Amino acid sequence: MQKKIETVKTLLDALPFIKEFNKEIVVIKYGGSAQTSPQLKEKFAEDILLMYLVGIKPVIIHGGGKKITDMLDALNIDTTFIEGQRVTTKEVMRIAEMILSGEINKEIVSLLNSHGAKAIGVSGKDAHFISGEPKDFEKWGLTGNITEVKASVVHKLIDDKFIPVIAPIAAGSELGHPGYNINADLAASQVAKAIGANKIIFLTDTPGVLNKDKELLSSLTEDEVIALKKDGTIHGGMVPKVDACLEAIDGGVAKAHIIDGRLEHSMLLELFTSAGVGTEIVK
Ligand SMILES: Nc1ncnc2c1ncn2[C@@H]1O[C@H](COP(=O)(O)OP(=O)(O)O)[C@@H](O)[C@H]1O
Ligand SMILES: CC(=O)N[C@@H](CCC(=O)OP(=O)(O)O)C(=O)O
Repeated sequence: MQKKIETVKTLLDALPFIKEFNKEIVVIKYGGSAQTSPQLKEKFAEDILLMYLVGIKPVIIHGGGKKITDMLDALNIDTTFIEGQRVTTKEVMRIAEMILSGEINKEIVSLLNSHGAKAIGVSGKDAHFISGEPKDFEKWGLTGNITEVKASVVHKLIDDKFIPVIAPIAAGSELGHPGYNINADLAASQVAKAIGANKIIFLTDTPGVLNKDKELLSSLTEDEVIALKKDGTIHGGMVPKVDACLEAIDGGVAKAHIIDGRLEHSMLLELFTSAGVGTEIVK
């Protein structure tokens, strides 16, 4: 009996948060680094389903950088990063699209659907809903910046009770263009802004943003982020993530969090408890 009461209490504790986020759009960036063991993937699917069933509207943008690198290595194709973003030759683009849209996107969609959700997988090429342009063709090749997100496409899917699962590929404007490889963090913030999300959560493989002594920084302002980037404390893959958080909150998304995707149910802890987890980037 005591255990049953505890369960009811836990549910009641979550009530204010369920009320707060009910009917709100929450964008989840599911990083390649957080897509590790089959057990963690199952927990991810359970969390998304629970959010969905209590009335939150989840939109997932996934990465997959590590898998792209593994495949390029297996094919003996060199790959380099500049400022945390991959240099994308035509050959790399083909592999990136194959892994992102072909493998990872469908894996996440199948996982969610096998748990009873109605997930639908798309990339920015579908209905040309994300358009891109080269970031700097000489330097990065087909690595792109997003020029437009047609929010109506995502809203239609949400209105029809689908969970959109988005691969970070943008369409090019010319006929037969291979498209652009978009850093998934930046794709997530652009989509979140365009669709009027209330919150964006980045799931990655660290407890959040860490300081030089590897301690968690639970909250960071824009000025603090700038200083930590300048002194190299924030580097590599964390750079596009903090930039994406700043972009999202500047664009009207109320909350931006970087949390540990290796921690079971970290998304539920962040959404439904007052303690929260990870790092919140604030204005
Ligand atoms: N200050 C920092 N705090 C935490 N992680 C950092 C920091 N600076 C750089 N990183 C690196 O950023 C990585 C997360 O970025 P990335 O590997 O691109 O993940 P994802 O696949 O989730 O996008 C961490 O594993 C860590 O190596
Ligand atoms: C331009 C660029 O860097 N694109 C990324 C897209 C995937 C990604 O961002 O994956 P994670 O979120 O797992 O890092 C890449 O090619 O790796």
